[in-house]
Amino acid sequence: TPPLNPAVNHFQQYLRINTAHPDPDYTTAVSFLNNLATSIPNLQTRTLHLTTPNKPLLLVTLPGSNPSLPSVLLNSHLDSVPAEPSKWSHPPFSALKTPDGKIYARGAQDDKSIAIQYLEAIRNIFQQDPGFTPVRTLHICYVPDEEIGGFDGMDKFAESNQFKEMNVGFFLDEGQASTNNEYRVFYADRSPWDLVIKATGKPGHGSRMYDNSAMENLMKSVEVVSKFRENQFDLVKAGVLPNSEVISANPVYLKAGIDSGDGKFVMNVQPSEAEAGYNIRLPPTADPDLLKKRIADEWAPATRNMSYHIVEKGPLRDYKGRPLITATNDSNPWWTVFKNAVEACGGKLSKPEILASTTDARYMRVRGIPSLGFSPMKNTPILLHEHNEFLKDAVFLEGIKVYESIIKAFSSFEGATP
Ligand code: MET
Ligand SMILES: [Zn+2]
Ligand SMILES: [Zn+2]
Repeated sequence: TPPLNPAVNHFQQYLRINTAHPDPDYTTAVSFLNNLATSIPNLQTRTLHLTTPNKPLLLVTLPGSNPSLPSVLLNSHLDSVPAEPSKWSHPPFSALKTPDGKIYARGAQDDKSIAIQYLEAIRNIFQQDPGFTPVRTLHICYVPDEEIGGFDGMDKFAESNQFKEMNVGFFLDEGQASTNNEYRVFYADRSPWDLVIKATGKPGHGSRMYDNSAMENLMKSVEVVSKFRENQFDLVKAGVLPNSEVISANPVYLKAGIDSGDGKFVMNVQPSEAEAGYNIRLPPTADPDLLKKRIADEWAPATRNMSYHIVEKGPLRDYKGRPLITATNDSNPWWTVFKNAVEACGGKLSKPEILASTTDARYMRVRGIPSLGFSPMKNTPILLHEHNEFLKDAVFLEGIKVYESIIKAFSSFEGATP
């Protein structure tokens, strides 16, 4: 058997801590990361409790010699989406490594890899150059609840005095794997809305034909939404727009029928209520008012006894009403530092993209803090939220080298920032 690589071993140990919803073990995760961080010279740590005791947030700090410069904050969320063990080829919290180096675990890509890579990169920087002196302060935060909206996590943290005192000038968050040899980088997210559409109508005998039953009205809606979805998807299929620049409206649940008490449904009554749930994602350029009007007029018209409820999960515009976008050109000095750092270690970046999903970066962009999404995983299938999520050890280790370059560059960067 090959010798254990300590960094890979730390990654596997972290993956074995089950922080999947609905019952994430944040306490064990934070204590593990805290121990790992304090094993590295020059790092200071603090644990914050911004809500309940079982939702800690870990802050790691690499102090710079010039504390008057705005700091850089790297983020990794502690939580994961649930896994269905019976559908996996290896148990999702085993972090089993196959002979070709694939490490299987929920969170391997999203986003426990970067959590460990940040720390191992700092460890390597000081091992290679014990005299390395950061000028600009760099922080890492490990936050709870990203996967359920970040309300008790990054949203709360961003409002805290501790955060204000950190004077964050630039934020680096998770990105996504790329299937080719280039790293992907994201300058905006799509914003999530949870949409519930409800229909009510007269109940009736299962044999009767009549208009405006709840089921009929809901099914008409489902068809209309499906048509909208198809039109958006056609733009993607025709290559007009990338997936992340259209509005997606995906059905996530259907609820109707009368429970007959034995886990089955009453079959000879047409129900008086029916409902459908949709996960909507809006690109930063979309007009939210236009979509709301479409929902009210076409998807859930009151004239057909329909109602709807939208939960907007986080901000869509900043305080000046501008979309939450970070500049990826020379006007943004942070972008230049980032790009040069990735290229300095031999990495190639593909054209900056909007992320199809959503991250905690929106809570920074809404405060005007430039933010990029980046997870150095290339030549890797995109498996976040899927069965059999894995990351190859060699890809993980190469990512550490990329962060060494990024962290050195940001902590040495003394230039002016807007
Ligand atoms: C509900 S906020 C978004 C959480 C998660 N990162 C997603 O994109 O689905
Ligand atoms: Zn994530
Ligand atoms: Zn996720």
